[in-house]
Amino acid sequence: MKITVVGTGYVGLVTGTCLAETGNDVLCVDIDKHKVTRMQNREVPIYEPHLDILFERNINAGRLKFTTSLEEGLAHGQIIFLALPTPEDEDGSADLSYVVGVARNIGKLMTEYRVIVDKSTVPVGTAEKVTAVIAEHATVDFDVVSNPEFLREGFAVDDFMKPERIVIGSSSDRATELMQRLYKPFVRSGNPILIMDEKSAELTKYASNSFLAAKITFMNEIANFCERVGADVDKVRIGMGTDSRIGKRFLFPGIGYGGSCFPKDVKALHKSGKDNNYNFQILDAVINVNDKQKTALIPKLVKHLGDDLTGKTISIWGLAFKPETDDIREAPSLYIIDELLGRGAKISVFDPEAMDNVKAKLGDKLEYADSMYGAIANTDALIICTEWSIFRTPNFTKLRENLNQPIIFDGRNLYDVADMEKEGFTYFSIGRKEVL
Ligand SMILES: NC(=O)c1ccc[n+]([C@@H]2O[C@H](COP(=O)([O-])OP(=O)(O)OC[C@H]3O[C@@H](n4cnc5c(N)ncnc54)[C@H](O)[C@@H]3O)[C@@H](O)[C@H]2O)c1
Ligand SMILES: O=c1ccn([C@@H]2O[C@H](COP(=O)(O)OP(=O)(O)O[C@H]3O[C@H](CO)[C@@H](O)[C@H](O)[C@H]3O)[C@@H](O)[C@H]2O)c(=O)[nH]1
Repeated sequence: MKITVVGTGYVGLVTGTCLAETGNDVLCVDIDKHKVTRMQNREVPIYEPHLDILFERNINAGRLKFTTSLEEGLAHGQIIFLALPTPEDEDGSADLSYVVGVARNIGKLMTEYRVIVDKSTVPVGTAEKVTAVIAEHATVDFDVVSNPEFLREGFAVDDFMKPERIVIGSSSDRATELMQRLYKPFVRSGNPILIMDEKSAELTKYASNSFLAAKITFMNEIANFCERVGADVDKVRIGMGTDSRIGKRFLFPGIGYGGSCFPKDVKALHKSGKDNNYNFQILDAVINVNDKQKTALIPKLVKHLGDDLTGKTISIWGLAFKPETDDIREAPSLYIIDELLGRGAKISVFDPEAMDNVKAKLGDKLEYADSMYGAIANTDALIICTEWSIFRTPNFTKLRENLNQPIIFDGRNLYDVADMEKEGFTYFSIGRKEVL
């Protein structure tokens, strides 16, 4: 099939590349000229494991092309995916200006039947809105479908190629049939394609993300309470997770959820509730608890090193909002950095993939080390913000030798408390005993 994907970020580029992988002829459109030139020169503009191999293979096969022209995109694909940003607006709602803006141009440029697919995460009622905007100018038939994306950064290719479910919200038989044909190769394992109305599809996405954010937040509160009463959250987590009704996944406490999705999506659902006279009390709590959790290590650090950190250097391992990505959107590390700079500390950082993105944002406010051990040299304490695999089994002797004092604040509970006691570290983590 001929497919167009508008927006080539984490979702659009993965969608376009994976659809090309199953034999479709894909044209990707992006407004960012520099990005399009890089992709035309066979450069993957983001870090996403395994994407490079598929990207290269499909460009070579002539199935994956790039342009800045929406007009060209509309002439090409029978199905037009919108994988555009829906960032948080000032009032917490999802900013639909990118989606609506492109929809308006689609209405003007469309010359034959097209299926317009909302792949972006958009509030309930957006398919209706997009339909109305396109209809203002359209002179030909079209359908708007809601097809939310559930991929995770770091696992995006795998999640797209083998999705646990595909949700299609559509009231048009013609569009539904085309979408089912397109996705058939991706559900050979028997995972379902769920067909529903547009509004239910739109809400399924927000409900899923908000539920997962609430699950994490619940565990973070249990962890905070563990610290008060002397329980160990790791033991509680395992005890809870073995109940199949609860499940083992997404129960890891830490310094809060971040990223380009959970923070904005929870807020957008909350705002959607407000707009419809519904007060999502549970989401209120999730937002507030998570905001605090991002800097949960700071009171521990201040208690140990003092409130004024002038003359002290703190090292940080991990800047990305989670491992296996270079994405720093809403990363807890940035909130911690802000607190430390505010208290006068110098900061030395290391992340395997996210250093360039942080450099672009914070410039010379930080020192950027070229290795994990380089980052800790002559620093007064180490903070761990992201659980990259390389941080999981460090050389503790090297750690002790490099740090001015052997102090670690671990925001991701990477090490056993007993091991840290044996290794002679002062060790603070989340929801577990302090080692002093
Ligand atoms: N990142 C994820 O893991 C993920 C997963 C599921 C759903 N989503 C949702 O998917 C959507 C896209 O997210 P993302 O992370 O891929 O965003 P992103 O910011 O990485 O990429 C968006 C792309 O759209 C391009 N763009 C902006 N305006 C444009 C226009 N007028 N015409 C063409 N291109 C334009 C930008 O240049 C950029 O390349 C959001 O709604 C997000 O909530 C994201
Ligand atoms: O037990 C856990 C699991 C995750 N997190 C944090 O939660 C955030 C989100 O993690 P994850 O869900 O793995 O990453 P995303 O790539 O943001 O993916 C989420 O957001 C996407 C965008 O909507 C959805 O498509 C995915 O299904 C959804 O998992 C990160 O900060 C993690 O550190 C925890 O603190 N504890």
